[in-house]
Amino acid sequence: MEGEGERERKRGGRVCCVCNEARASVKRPKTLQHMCRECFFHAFESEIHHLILNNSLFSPGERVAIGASGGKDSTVLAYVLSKLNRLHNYGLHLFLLSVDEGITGYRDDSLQTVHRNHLQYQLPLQVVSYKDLYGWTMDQIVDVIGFKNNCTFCGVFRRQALDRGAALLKVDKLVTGHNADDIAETVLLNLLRGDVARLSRCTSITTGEDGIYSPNAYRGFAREFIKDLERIRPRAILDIIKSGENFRISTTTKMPEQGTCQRCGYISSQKWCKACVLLDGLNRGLPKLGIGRSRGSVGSENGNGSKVEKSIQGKQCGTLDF
Ligand SMILES: Nc1ncnc2c1ncn2[C@@H]1O[C@H](COP(=O)(O)OP(=O)(O)OP(=O)(O)O)[C@@H](O)[C@H]1O
Repeated sequence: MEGEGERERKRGGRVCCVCNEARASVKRPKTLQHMCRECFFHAFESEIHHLILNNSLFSPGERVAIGASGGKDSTVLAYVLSKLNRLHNYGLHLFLLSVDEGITGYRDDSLQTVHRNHLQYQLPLQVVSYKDLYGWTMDQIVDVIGFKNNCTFCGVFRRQALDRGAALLKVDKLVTGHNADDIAETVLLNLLRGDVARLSRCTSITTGEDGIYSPNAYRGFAREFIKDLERIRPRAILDIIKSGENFRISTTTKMPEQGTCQRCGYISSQKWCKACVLLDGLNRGLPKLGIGRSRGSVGSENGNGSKVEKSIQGKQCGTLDF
Protein backbone atom coordinates (compact mmCIF):
# COMPACT_ATOMS: atom_id res chain seq x y z
CA MET A 1 0.00 0.00 0.00
CA GLU A 2 1.27 3.47 -0.89
CA GLY A 3 1.54 5.69 2.19
CA GLU A 4 0.64 9.38 2.46
CA GLY A 5 4.34 10.30 2.32
CA GLU A 6 4.92 8.40 -0.90
CA ARG A 7 1.86 10.00 -2.52
CA GLU A 8 3.08 13.44 -1.45
CA ARG A 9 6.54 12.79 -2.88
CA LYS A 10 5.00 11.67 -6.19
CA ARG A 11 3.00 14.89 -6.33
CA GLY A 12 6.33 16.68 -6.01
CA GLY A 13 5.55 18.12 -2.57
CA ARG A 14 7.93 18.13 0.36
CA VAL A 15 7.22 15.64 3.08
CA CYS A 16 7.57 16.42 6.79
CA CYS A 17 11.04 15.38 7.96
CA VAL A 18 9.68 14.24 11.32
CA CYS A 19 6.71 11.99 10.50
CA ASN A 20 7.77 11.34 6.91
CA GLU A 21 4.08 11.18 6.00
CA ALA A 22 2.25 14.48 5.82
CA ARG A 23 2.99 17.39 3.52
CA ALA A 24 5.45 19.89 4.99
CA SER A 25 3.89 23.30 5.50
CA VAL A 26 6.63 25.19 7.32
CA LYS A 27 10.41 25.54 7.09
CA ARG A 28 11.79 26.41 10.49
CA PRO A 29 14.43 29.18 10.30
CA LYS A 30 15.96 27.77 13.47
CA THR A 31 16.73 24.30 12.09
CA LEU A 32 15.88 24.68 8.39
CA GLN A 33 13.66 21.58 8.80
CA HIS A 34 10.54 21.15 6.66
CA MET A 35 7.68 20.13 8.93
CA CYS A 36 3.94 19.49 8.78
CA ARG A 37 1.57 21.46 11.01
CA GLU A 38 1.07 18.71 13.57
CA CYS A 39 4.78 17.95 14.01
CA PHE A 40 5.61 21.66 14.17
CA PHE A 41 3.01 22.26 16.92
CA HIS A 42 4.30 19.27 18.83
CA ALA A 43 7.96 20.34 18.52
CA PHE A 44 7.14 23.95 19.43
CA GLU A 45 5.14 23.04 22.54
CA SER A 46 7.64 20.48 23.80
CA GLU A 47 10.53 22.94 23.29
CA ILE A 48 8.68 25.46 25.46
CA HIS A 49 8.03 22.78 28.08
CA HIS A 50 11.74 21.86 28.21
CA LEU A 51 12.76 25.49 28.27
CA ILE A 52 10.49 26.03 31.29
CA LEU A 53 11.93 22.98 33.06
CA ASN A 54 15.59 23.61 32.19
CA ASN A 55 15.42 27.19 33.39
CA SER A 56 13.24 26.39 36.43
CA LEU A 57 10.96 29.22 35.35
CA PHE A 58 8.07 28.39 37.67
CA SER A 59 7.35 26.69 40.98
CA PRO A 60 4.10 24.91 41.90
CA GLY A 61 1.49 27.22 43.38
CA GLU A 62 2.86 30.38 41.79
CA ARG A 63 0.56 33.07 40.48
CA VAL A 64 1.54 34.04 36.95
CA ALA A 65 0.11 36.85 34.81
CA ILE A 66 0.25 36.61 31.04
CA GLY A 67 0.63 40.02 29.38
CA ALA A 68 -2.21 39.72 26.88
CA SER A 69 -2.28 42.31 24.11
CA GLY A 70 -4.60 40.35 21.84
CA GLY A 71 -1.75 40.07 19.30
CA LYS A 72 -0.57 36.77 17.87
CA ASP A 73 2.40 36.21 20.18
CA SER A 74 0.64 36.75 23.48
CA THR A 75 -2.37 34.77 22.23
CA VAL A 76 -0.06 31.84 21.43
CA LEU A 77 1.63 32.32 24.82
CA ALA A 78 -1.72 32.15 26.65
CA TYR A 79 -2.75 29.05 24.71
CA VAL A 80 0.54 27.16 25.15
CA LEU A 81 1.09 28.05 28.80
CA SER A 82 -2.44 27.08 29.84
CA LYS A 83 -2.14 23.83 27.85
CA LEU A 84 1.26 22.90 29.35
CA ASN A 85 0.07 23.86 32.83
CA ARG A 86 -2.80 21.37 32.50
CA LEU A 87 -0.82 18.68 30.69
CA HIS A 88 2.22 18.64 32.95
CA ASN A 89 0.61 19.72 36.21
CA TYR A 90 2.80 22.77 36.76
CA GLY A 91 0.32 23.86 39.42
CA LEU A 92 0.29 27.49 38.27
CA HIS A 93 -2.53 29.97 38.81
CA LEU A 94 -2.68 31.79 35.50
CA PHE A 95 -4.23 35.19 34.77
CA LEU A 96 -4.59 37.32 31.68
CA LEU A 97 -3.46 40.90 32.16
CA SER A 98 -4.26 43.52 29.54
CA VAL A 99 -3.36 47.16 29.30
CA ASP A 100 -5.90 49.37 27.59
CA GLU A 101 -3.90 52.31 26.30
CA GLY A 102 -7.05 54.04 25.03
CA ILE A 103 -6.24 53.91 21.32
CA THR A 104 -9.52 53.94 19.44
CA GLY A 105 -9.71 51.48 16.56
CA TYR A 106 -6.66 49.55 17.75
CA ARG A 107 -6.63 48.34 21.32
CA ASP A 108 -10.40 48.20 21.61
CA ASP A 109 -10.33 45.64 18.76
CA SER A 110 -7.51 43.56 20.19
CA LEU A 111 -9.11 43.60 23.65
CA GLN A 112 -12.01 41.70 22.08
CA THR A 113 -9.53 38.94 21.23
CA VAL A 114 -8.35 38.96 24.84
CA HIS A 115 -11.97 38.62 26.04
CA ARG A 116 -12.38 35.63 23.73
CA ASN A 117 -9.18 34.07 25.14
CA HIS A 118 -10.50 34.67 28.65
CA LEU A 119 -13.58 32.59 27.84
CA GLN A 120 -11.81 29.99 25.69
CA TYR A 121 -8.99 29.20 28.10
CA GLN A 122 -11.03 29.98 31.22
CA LEU A 123 -8.37 32.30 32.62
CA PRO A 124 -9.33 35.25 34.86
CA LEU A 125 -8.82 38.59 33.12
CA GLN A 126 -7.64 41.90 34.57
CA VAL A 127 -7.69 45.01 32.39
CA VAL A 128 -5.85 48.16 33.53
CA SER A 129 -6.23 51.37 31.56
CA TYR A 130 -4.03 54.42 31.02
CA LYS A 131 -7.09 56.53 31.74
CA ASP A 132 -7.48 55.06 35.23
CA LEU A 133 -3.75 54.90 36.02
CA TYR A 134 -2.55 58.18 34.55
CA GLY A 135 -5.69 60.20 33.84
CA TRP A 136 -4.86 60.27 30.10
CA THR A 137 -5.72 57.98 27.18
CA MET A 138 -3.18 57.58 24.37
CA ASP A 139 -5.65 59.33 22.05
CA GLN A 140 -5.58 62.38 24.36
CA ILE A 141 -1.78 62.25 24.60
CA VAL A 142 -1.47 62.14 20.80
CA ASP A 143 -3.74 65.19 20.63
CA VAL A 144 -1.17 67.23 22.60
CA ILE A 145 2.11 65.63 21.55
CA GLY A 146 1.38 64.61 17.96
CA PHE A 147 2.45 61.38 16.28
CA LYS A 148 6.19 61.96 16.40
CA ASN A 149 6.96 61.28 20.05
CA ASN A 150 3.91 59.39 21.20
CA CYS A 151 5.76 56.02 21.18
CA THR A 152 7.81 57.16 24.17
CA PHE A 153 4.68 57.73 26.25
CA CYS A 154 3.06 54.52 25.08
CA GLY A 155 6.07 52.31 25.82
CA VAL A 156 6.98 53.79 29.20
CA PHE A 157 3.39 53.90 30.43
CA ARG A 158 2.63 50.38 29.18
CA ARG A 159 5.53 48.80 30.93
CA GLN A 160 4.59 50.47 34.19
CA ALA A 161 0.90 49.67 33.70
CA LEU A 162 1.77 45.97 33.30
CA ASP A 163 3.69 46.10 36.54
CA ARG A 164 0.83 47.86 38.31
CA GLY A 165 -1.63 45.28 36.99
CA ALA A 166 0.71 42.52 38.19
CA ALA A 167 0.75 44.09 41.64
CA LEU A 168 -3.08 44.28 41.63
CA LEU A 169 -3.29 40.58 40.80
CA LYS A 170 -0.65 39.81 43.44
CA VAL A 171 1.25 37.64 41.00
CA ASP A 172 4.74 36.27 41.50
CA LYS A 173 5.65 36.49 37.83
CA LEU A 174 4.61 38.22 34.66
CA VAL A 175 5.24 36.58 31.27
CA THR A 176 5.16 38.36 27.93
CA GLY A 177 5.06 37.21 24.32
CA HIS A 178 8.23 38.94 23.18
CA ASN A 179 9.47 36.96 20.23
CA ALA A 180 12.91 36.39 18.70
CA ASP A 181 12.51 39.42 16.40
CA ASP A 182 11.79 41.67 19.41
CA ILE A 183 14.87 40.43 21.28
CA ALA A 184 17.14 40.72 18.21
CA GLU A 185 15.94 44.32 17.72
CA THR A 186 16.72 45.10 21.35
CA VAL A 187 20.22 43.58 21.10
CA LEU A 188 20.91 45.66 18.00
CA LEU A 189 19.50 48.86 19.51
CA ASN A 190 21.61 48.49 22.64
CA LEU A 191 24.66 47.78 20.52
CA LEU A 192 24.05 50.85 18.33
CA ARG A 193 23.58 53.02 21.41
CA GLY A 194 26.61 51.57 23.13
CA ASP A 195 24.44 50.69 26.11
CA VAL A 196 26.55 47.91 27.55
CA ALA A 197 24.52 47.51 30.73
CA ARG A 198 21.33 46.77 28.83
CA LEU A 199 23.08 44.76 26.15
CA SER A 200 24.32 42.35 28.77
CA ARG A 201 20.85 41.78 30.25
CA CYS A 202 18.46 42.04 27.36
CA THR A 203 18.68 38.39 26.30
CA SER A 204 18.00 37.02 29.79
CA ILE A 205 15.02 34.72 29.85
CA THR A 206 13.92 36.08 33.21
CA THR A 207 14.48 39.69 34.02
CA GLY A 208 15.13 41.81 37.02
CA GLU A 209 14.60 45.28 38.11
CA ASP A 210 14.65 47.69 35.23
CA GLY A 211 13.22 48.27 31.81
CA ILE A 212 15.00 48.13 28.50
CA TYR A 213 12.00 48.95 26.38
CA SER A 214 13.11 51.29 23.62
CA PRO A 215 9.93 52.80 22.37
CA ASN A 216 10.87 54.99 19.47
CA ALA A 217 11.31 55.15 15.75
CA TYR A 218 14.88 53.87 16.00
CA ARG A 219 13.42 50.44 16.80
CA GLY A 220 11.62 50.57 13.45
CA PHE A 221 14.94 50.99 11.64
CA ALA A 222 16.47 48.11 13.60
CA ARG A 223 13.46 45.99 12.62
CA GLU A 224 13.83 46.74 8.92
CA PHE A 225 17.55 46.08 9.03
CA ILE A 226 17.02 42.71 10.73
CA LYS A 227 14.33 41.75 8.22
CA ASP A 228 16.76 42.55 5.37
CA LEU A 229 19.41 40.39 7.03
CA GLU A 230 16.90 37.58 7.51
CA ARG A 231 16.10 37.56 3.80
CA ILE A 232 19.75 36.86 3.07
CA ARG A 233 20.27 34.49 5.99
CA PRO A 234 17.22 33.04 7.78
CA ARG A 235 19.22 32.35 10.95
CA ALA A 236 20.29 36.00 11.25
CA ILE A 237 17.77 36.72 14.04
CA LEU A 238 18.98 33.82 16.16
CA ASP A 239 22.60 34.76 15.44
CA ILE A 240 22.03 38.29 16.75
CA ILE A 241 20.42 36.92 19.91
CA LYS A 242 23.34 34.51 20.36
CA SER A 243 25.82 37.40 20.09
CA GLY A 244 23.84 39.26 22.74
CA GLU A 245 23.89 36.19 25.00
CA ASN A 246 27.63 35.81 24.55
CA PHE A 247 28.25 39.40 25.48
CA ARG A 248 29.86 39.72 28.91
CA ILE A 249 30.72 42.82 30.88
CA SER A 250 33.87 43.06 32.90
CA THR A 251 33.04 42.83 36.59
CA THR A 252 34.87 46.12 37.17
CA THR A 253 32.57 48.12 34.85
CA LYS A 254 30.47 50.60 36.86
CA MET A 255 26.73 50.11 36.27
CA PRO A 256 23.88 52.52 37.06
CA GLU A 257 22.42 51.90 40.49
CA GLN A 258 18.76 51.14 40.97
CA GLY A 259 16.52 52.90 43.41
CA THR A 260 12.88 53.89 43.58
CA CYS A 261 11.03 56.89 42.22
CA GLN A 262 10.49 59.46 44.98
CA ARG A 263 7.11 60.29 43.54
CA CYS A 264 5.40 56.94 42.91
CA GLY A 265 7.76 54.31 44.32
CA TYR A 266 8.38 52.67 40.95
CA ILE A 267 11.83 51.29 40.13
CA SER A 268 14.12 54.05 38.90
CA SER A 269 17.78 54.98 38.75
CA GLN A 270 16.76 58.65 38.85
CA LYS A 271 14.94 60.73 41.43
CA TRP A 272 11.74 60.38 39.41
CA CYS A 273 10.89 57.44 37.14
CA LYS A 274 10.41 58.10 33.44
CA ALA A 275 6.61 57.72 33.66
CA CYS A 276 6.40 60.41 36.38
CA VAL A 277 8.61 62.76 34.35
CA LEU A 278 6.42 62.27 31.27
CA LEU A 279 3.21 62.61 33.27
CA ASP A 280 4.44 65.75 34.99
CA GLY A 281 5.18 67.29 31.58
CA LEU A 282 1.72 66.35 30.30
CA ASN A 283 -0.06 67.76 33.33
CA ARG A 284 1.91 71.00 33.24
CA GLY A 285 1.16 71.56 29.56
CA LEU A 286 4.80 70.79 28.64
CA PRO A 287 4.38 67.39 27.00
CA LYS A 288 7.88 67.32 25.50
CA LEU A 289 9.55 67.72 28.88
CA GLY A 290 10.60 64.12 29.43
CA ILE A 291 11.29 63.14 25.85
CA GLY A 292 14.87 62.50 24.97
CA ARG A 293 17.59 60.07 25.55
CA SER A 294 18.31 60.71 29.20
CA ARG A 295 16.33 58.65 31.66
CA GLY A 296 14.52 61.27 33.70
CA SER A 297 15.30 64.91 33.42
CA VAL A 298 14.28 65.64 36.98
CA GLY A 299 16.61 64.91 39.86
CA SER A 300 19.90 63.14 40.04
CA GLU A 301 21.31 59.67 40.06
CA ASN A 302 20.18 57.75 43.10
CA GLY A 303 23.19 57.36 45.30
CA ASN A 304 21.95 55.17 48.11
CA GLY A 305 23.80 52.17 46.68
CA SER A 306 21.06 49.73 47.61
CA LYS A 307 20.07 47.02 45.17
CA VAL A 308 16.31 46.67 45.04
CA GLU A 309 15.14 43.09 44.75
CA LYS A 310 11.53 42.63 45.69
CA SER A 311 8.79 40.50 44.25
CA ILE A 312 6.05 42.05 42.11
CA GLN A 313 3.72 41.91 45.11
CA GLY A 314 6.17 43.65 47.38
CA LYS A 315 6.31 46.99 45.70
CA GLN A 316 4.02 49.42 44.05
CA CYS A 317 5.20 48.40 40.61
CA GLY A 318 7.07 45.36 39.50
CA THR A 319 9.95 43.91 37.68
CA LEU A 320 9.46 43.49 33.98
CA ASP A 321 12.40 44.01 31.71
CA PHE A 322 11.51 44.67 28.07
N1 LIG B 1 -1.56 46.31 25.85
C1 LIG B 1 -0.93 45.24 26.34
N2 LIG B 1 -1.47 44.52 27.36
C2 LIG B 1 -0.85 43.46 27.87
N3 LIG B 1 0.33 42.99 27.44
C3 LIG B 1 0.93 43.64 26.43
C4 LIG B 1 0.33 44.80 25.83
N4 LIG B 1 1.15 45.22 24.84
C5 LIG B 1 2.20 44.39 24.82
N5 LIG B 1 2.07 43.43 25.77
C6 LIG B 1 2.99 42.31 26.06
O1 LIG B 1 4.26 42.58 25.47
C7 LIG B 1 4.53 41.62 24.43
C8 LIG B 1 5.26 42.28 23.27
O2 LIG B 1 4.61 43.46 22.91
P1 LIG B 1 4.31 43.85 21.39
O3 LIG B 1 4.08 45.31 21.34
O4 LIG B 1 5.36 43.26 20.51
O5 LIG B 1 2.94 43.08 21.24
P2 LIG B 1 1.83 43.14 20.11
O6 LIG B 1 2.45 43.41 18.79
O7 LIG B 1 0.70 43.99 20.55
O8 LIG B 1 1.24 41.68 20.13
P3 LIG B 1 1.93 40.28 20.22
O9 LIG B 1 3.40 40.50 20.43
O10 LIG B 1 1.24 39.64 21.35
O11 LIG B 1 1.67 39.62 18.90
C9 LIG B 1 3.17 41.04 24.06
O12 LIG B 1 3.30 39.75 23.50
C10 LIG B 1 2.47 41.03 25.39
O13 LIG B 1 2.83 39.92 26.17
